Amino acid sequence: DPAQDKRALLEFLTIMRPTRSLNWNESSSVCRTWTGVTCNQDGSRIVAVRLPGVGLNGQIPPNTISRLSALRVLSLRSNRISGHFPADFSELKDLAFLYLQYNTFSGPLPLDFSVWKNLTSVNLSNNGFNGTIPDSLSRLNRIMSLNLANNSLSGDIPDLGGLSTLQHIDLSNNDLNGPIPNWLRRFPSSSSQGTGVIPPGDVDHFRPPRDETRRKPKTRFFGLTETVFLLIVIAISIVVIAVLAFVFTVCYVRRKLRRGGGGMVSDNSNKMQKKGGMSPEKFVSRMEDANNRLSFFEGCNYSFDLEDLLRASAEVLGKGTFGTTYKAVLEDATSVAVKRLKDVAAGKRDFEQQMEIIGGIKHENVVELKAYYFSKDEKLMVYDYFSHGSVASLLHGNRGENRIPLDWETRMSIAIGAAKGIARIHKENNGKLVHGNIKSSNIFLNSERYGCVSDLGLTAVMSALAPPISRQAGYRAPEVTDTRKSSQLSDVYSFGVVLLELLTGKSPIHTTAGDEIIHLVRWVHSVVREEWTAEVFDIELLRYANIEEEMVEMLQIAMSCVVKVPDQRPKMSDLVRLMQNVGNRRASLEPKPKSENGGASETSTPNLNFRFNNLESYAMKSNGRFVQNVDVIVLQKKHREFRIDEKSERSDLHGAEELEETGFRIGIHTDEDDERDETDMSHDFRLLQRPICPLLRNLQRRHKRLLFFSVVGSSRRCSQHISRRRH
Ligand SMILES: Nc1ncnc2c1ncn2[C@@H]1O[C@H](COP(=O)(O)OP(=O)(O)OP(=O)(O)O)[C@@H](O)[C@H]1O
Repeated sequence: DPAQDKRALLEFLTIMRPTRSLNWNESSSVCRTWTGVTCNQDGSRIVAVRLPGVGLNGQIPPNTISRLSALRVLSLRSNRISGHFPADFSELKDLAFLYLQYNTFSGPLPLDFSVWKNLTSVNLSNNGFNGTIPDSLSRLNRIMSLNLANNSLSGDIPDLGGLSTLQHIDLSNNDLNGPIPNWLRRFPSSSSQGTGVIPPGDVDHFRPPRDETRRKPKTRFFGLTETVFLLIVIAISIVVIAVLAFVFTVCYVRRKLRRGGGGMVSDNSNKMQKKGGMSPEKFVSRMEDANNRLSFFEGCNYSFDLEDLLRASAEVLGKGTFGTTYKAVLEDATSVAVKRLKDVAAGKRDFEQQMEIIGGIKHENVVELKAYYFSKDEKLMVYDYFSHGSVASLLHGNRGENRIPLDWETRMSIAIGAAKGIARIHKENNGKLVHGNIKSSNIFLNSERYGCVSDLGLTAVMSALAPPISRQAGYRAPEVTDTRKSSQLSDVYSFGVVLLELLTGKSPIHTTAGDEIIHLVRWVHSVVREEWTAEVFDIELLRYANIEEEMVEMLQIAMSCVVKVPDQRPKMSDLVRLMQNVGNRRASLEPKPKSENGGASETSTPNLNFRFNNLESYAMKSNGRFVQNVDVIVLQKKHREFRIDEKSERSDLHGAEELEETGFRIGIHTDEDDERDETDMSHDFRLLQRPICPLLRNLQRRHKRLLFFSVVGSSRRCSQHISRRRH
């Protein structure tokens, strides 16, 4: 912890006595737990303090905040801070974002702004600052936004025309003199829309001074006499008032109509929002009745309030089952994802209870809920924003030339991470919490590029499960479609679909060129059942060497998740173990390849068991079809006797009498009544790896249709002997 910085903040807190209690205390970690405080990466310094609307009172004590010499962001907006602009803020040399608006500061602005070379955004509006606007502002070479509106500043406007970075400026409602300088005319109100540090509107105008009597008008304005000038002003005012009245009436009527329609957001407004982002005015109007605050979770470093959120520029990310998600960019350039829920059935208490459960989950593979909001008309959930997009967009988005394919390593990490996250969720609430909406658009990549799941636990607070929109239908377990009730086992099914998506690169429901609708689970089943060919795997994966076995193992895992009968699906925690074994085995193989006659390592044993057993059960489940479709049978007999037989010797086979005469494939067959335990079987299985490789190679030479994944269960070394073949 940065001890010095911490002490400075504690001193600040003791004197300022905020009315909203902050969880700052000596014993807790400032970087990890203190509300509104952000540290740098190595935790050695505090770089941001954001305390908007926490009820800070009185003057900022000297030598407190100013000791945070690494500070980049300072937001003390919407408090009751009084006194002069703190002179010692000049010590904050790195300051880039300064927000002191909506306080009761008075006195002059600092004379020398040039001490803050990195200053990017300054908002000192809505205070009682007086005196002139300092010329030194013109030396802020990085300034992008300057808001000094609603103060009592007087005198001329300095020449800020040389500030090429300046994008927003608001000097309105001051006692400034003189004509609007030319450089200021390059700020049309439209230029601020949607880019968001300062809300649109009022950017390029001077409003009339608040106190006309304080102003000493000059006798000539733009060369006109005072009377003519006044007449023009009155005429313009009448026109402006008429326009405002018209706009107001239109808005009022539209709002009425919308309310009459019964829905919280009408289709029309949705369309509009989709095109142009969330309409801030509408959003605000729905909040009017609610003076509730955003509820932040313990340890959350954000400290913006509802008002900040409403003022942020917003962009629709997408409309999902439970509502619409926006990207909101706050005044300090922090981006958050805000989910606006629709059709919440739960009352305030139940909703809050569920949010507390969700927000209480802190796990590297679960997207943390940072805050929520509940009012009669509006329910919001706030998350970190993931700039790289979801797994869905990484897999299916940008199929053009610039596409960066998702490599196998990353797909494995996504799968393992997401499984861990879901397993963690399933432990919550006495092991009863259900995610309820697992799909690739709800999985993101965490900082280690592992999967991280979002959007959990909402089914419990929503009105009856919505009819699936087609995107979601492909993930729903069959029993959920029938009963409209999700469970942990239906989560496993949905996760299996995500695995299939990662393996095939195909969406759960997609159309072929001939407009035929393909259901991914059914398609994979049919390919595997009828051909067992490499066609199933994403073509992008074929460029990576030596991953066939892993792909097949993952395919088997995925298929075990999407079986129809819920009870036959594995548990999430088992899936984590199985998939880790797939990855671990590779990790243990890659640095030190095993000798030809060496056995599998300890870590690989359970994995071999799994694959072996899974193949066996697959053969049985499909009524021996797997066995029938092979050319070479690895025959396992009791008491560790093994034979590798070509189809000519099929009389030795148990249960495969119908072996077809065409095609050559390889399979594994075990005696059904073999009751040896798994350890024995894996041991045996290792033995049979040795002779199989050269045999496969020979077979491949002779029979062109030999397919690589028929080598399931053989050792990795076989891939050196057998090249991949596709139909
Ligand atoms: N925290 C986030 N960061 C970045 N993008 C996000 C975030 N949360 C959601 N999104 C994206 O926003 C879009 C809409 O998300 P939303 O969760 O509302 O719908 P969905 O995932 O398509 O469906 P559902 O509501 O069923 O989960 C999706 O593309 C999603 O990937």
